[in-house]
Amino acid sequence: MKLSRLNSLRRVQSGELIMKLPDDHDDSKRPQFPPDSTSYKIIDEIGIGVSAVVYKAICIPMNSAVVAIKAIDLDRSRADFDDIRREAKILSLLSHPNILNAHCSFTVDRRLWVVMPFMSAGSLQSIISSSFPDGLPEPCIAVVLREILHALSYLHDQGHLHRDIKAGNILIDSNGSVKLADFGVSASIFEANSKQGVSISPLSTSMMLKEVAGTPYWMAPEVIHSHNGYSLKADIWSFGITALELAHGRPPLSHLPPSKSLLLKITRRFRFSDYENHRNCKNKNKFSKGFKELVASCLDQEPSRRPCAEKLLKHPFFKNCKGPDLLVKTILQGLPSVEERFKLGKLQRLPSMKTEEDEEEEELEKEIIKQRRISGWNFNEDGLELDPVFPGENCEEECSIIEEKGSGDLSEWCSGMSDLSSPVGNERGGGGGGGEEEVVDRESIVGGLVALKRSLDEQRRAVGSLIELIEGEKGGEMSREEQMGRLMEKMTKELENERKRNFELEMELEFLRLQISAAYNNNNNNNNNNNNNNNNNNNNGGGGASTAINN
Ligand SMILES: Nc1ncnc2c1ncn2[C@@H]1O[C@H](COP(=O)(O)OP(=O)(O)OP(=O)(O)O)[C@@H](O)[C@H]1O
Repeated sequence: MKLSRLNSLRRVQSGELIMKLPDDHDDSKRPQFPPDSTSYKIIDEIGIGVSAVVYKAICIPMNSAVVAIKAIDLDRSRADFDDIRREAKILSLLSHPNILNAHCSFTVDRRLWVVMPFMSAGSLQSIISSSFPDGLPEPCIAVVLREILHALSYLHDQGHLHRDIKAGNILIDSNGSVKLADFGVSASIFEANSKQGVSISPLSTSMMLKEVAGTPYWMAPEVIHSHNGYSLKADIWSFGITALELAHGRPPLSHLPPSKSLLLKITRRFRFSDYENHRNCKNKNKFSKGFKELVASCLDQEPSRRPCAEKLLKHPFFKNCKGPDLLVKTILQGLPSVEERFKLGKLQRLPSMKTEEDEEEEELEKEIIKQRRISGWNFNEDGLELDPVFPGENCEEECSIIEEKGSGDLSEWCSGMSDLSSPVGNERGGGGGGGEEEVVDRESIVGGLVALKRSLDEQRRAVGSLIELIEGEKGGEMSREEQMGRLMEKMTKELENERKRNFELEMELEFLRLQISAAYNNNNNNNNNNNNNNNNNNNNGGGGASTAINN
C-alpha cells in the first residue's frame, strides 16, 4: 500500500498521456521503443500490485526484445496525474547502472503502460517469498545492499529521494545485476522546496518534505509524524528496514496490519540504547557484528545521526563484499522463473490454502495477546529485529514469546489508544486519577470487538471453503479458462475488500491524529488558563492561590 494524494485522474483520457523516458541522456545511443500497444505482445503475467499488473512481453518491431510492462490502472492508482508526470521527468533525468529506467510509457484505455527492461529474476521480495522465506545469506545481502547504496548515493547527490526503498522494488537480472526500481512516489527535494518558497542550497538542512509517502513498514518515523518534515535520511531508514527484510525474509512489524505499524511508530519510540537487555536472545550469532552495526546506524531515531549513503559504502561490512556473480551462484541457480513464482504465489494466496499450522499459529497468538500488553519497541541488535517490550518482564521470556510467535493484535492497538487518549496527562504528571479505569474499560470493549471480528472472520472463511467446495465439484465440468476466470473474479473481489479495509484503517489513523492534536490543544489551553490563574492569584497576593486551587 502506498500513501499519497488521492487521485484526480478522471481527466486522463486514452492516448492523452504519452511520455518518452530515455534511459540515457544521449538519445541517439539508446533504442527507441515505440509508444503504442500494438507493437507489444504480452507473454505472461509476472506481478500484481495494488493498482498495477506487471507483464512479461516482447516488442515486435525491436527484434522481439523481451520487456516488462507495468500496466497501472489509472482509476485505482492513488498517484495523481502530476505525480505520474513527475515520475517520468525524474526518471528521464537519471542515468545510473543501479537504477532501472523505463523505455517509454503511454496510456492504453484507462491504464498507463510503463515499458521497462525485463529483469529476469524479478524482485528480491518475490525471490525471498518463494525460495528464501527466512532471509538471504549475509554475503548476498552485502552485495545487494552495496549496489543499492550506489544507486542511493547517486540519487541523493541529485537531490532526489526514492521514498519507497524495499525488497519489492529491488530487481535482479540473470547476470546478478541489481537495480532500484519504481519511482512512483519519489520526490525531488529541490522541487518541494521551490514549491514552498524556501531558498535552495544542496547542503541546506532546511530542505524538507512533508507529504506522507512510501509503504508503511519501511517508512521512517519522521515521515509519519514529524512536524518539521523529513529529508534524504528517510531513505536511509527504509534502507535499514530493507536490510532487516533481506535478513529475516520480512520487514519488522509486518505481523501487524500496515496502519497499526504506523500507529506504533507514532506512539512508541524504537529505543536502540536498550538492546543490551536482549543479549540472551537466540540467533545472536547468525549475523556479523559489522552487519548489525550497519543496520543499527541506519535505524537511528534521529535522522541527522544516520550516515549518508556515501559514508555507508565505506562501512567495514562491505570490505570483503563479493561481486554480483555471487547472487547468480547462490540465489539464482535453480530458482523458478519469475512467471512460475508468480503463479505459485497466486495459488498460495488463496484463502482455502490456509494450513493447519497457520491456524495453530493464530490460536497461539490469540493466547499470547490475552496475556500480554506491549509497552514499547526496541531495536534488538543481537536478534537483528524490532522487539516489543512487555512491562516488568525479563528479556528471556520476552524473546521466547517473540521468537515463538511474534505478537500483536487489537489489544496492542487498544494499549496504543489508551496512550493516545491521554498522552499529556501521563507524560507530564498531570491528569490525576481515572486514567487506569478508562484503559480497563476500553480494553474490555476492544476485547469484545476483537472476539466478534474473529468470529466473523471464521464464518467468512467457512463460507469461503463451502464455496470452494461447491466450485470444486463443478470444477470437473469447467474448462481451464472458466476456472481461471472464476479465480480472477475471486481475487479481484479480495483485492477490493483489502483496499476498502486499508482505506478504513487510514481513516481511523487520521481520526486518531486529530484526537492527538485536540488533546494537545486542550492541554495547552489548560496550561494557559492555569498560567492566567496563577498570574491573577499572584497579583491578588498569596491567599488567592490557595483559593484558586481549592476551587
Ligand atoms: N522490470 C521488471 N522485470 C521483471 N520483473 C518485474 C519487473 N518489474 C516488476 N516485476 C515483477 O513484478 C512484481 C510486481 O511489481 P510491482 O512494481 O507492482 O511490485 P511491488 O513494488 O511489490 O508493488 P507496489 O509497487 O504496489 O508496492 C515484482 O515483485 C517483480 O517480481
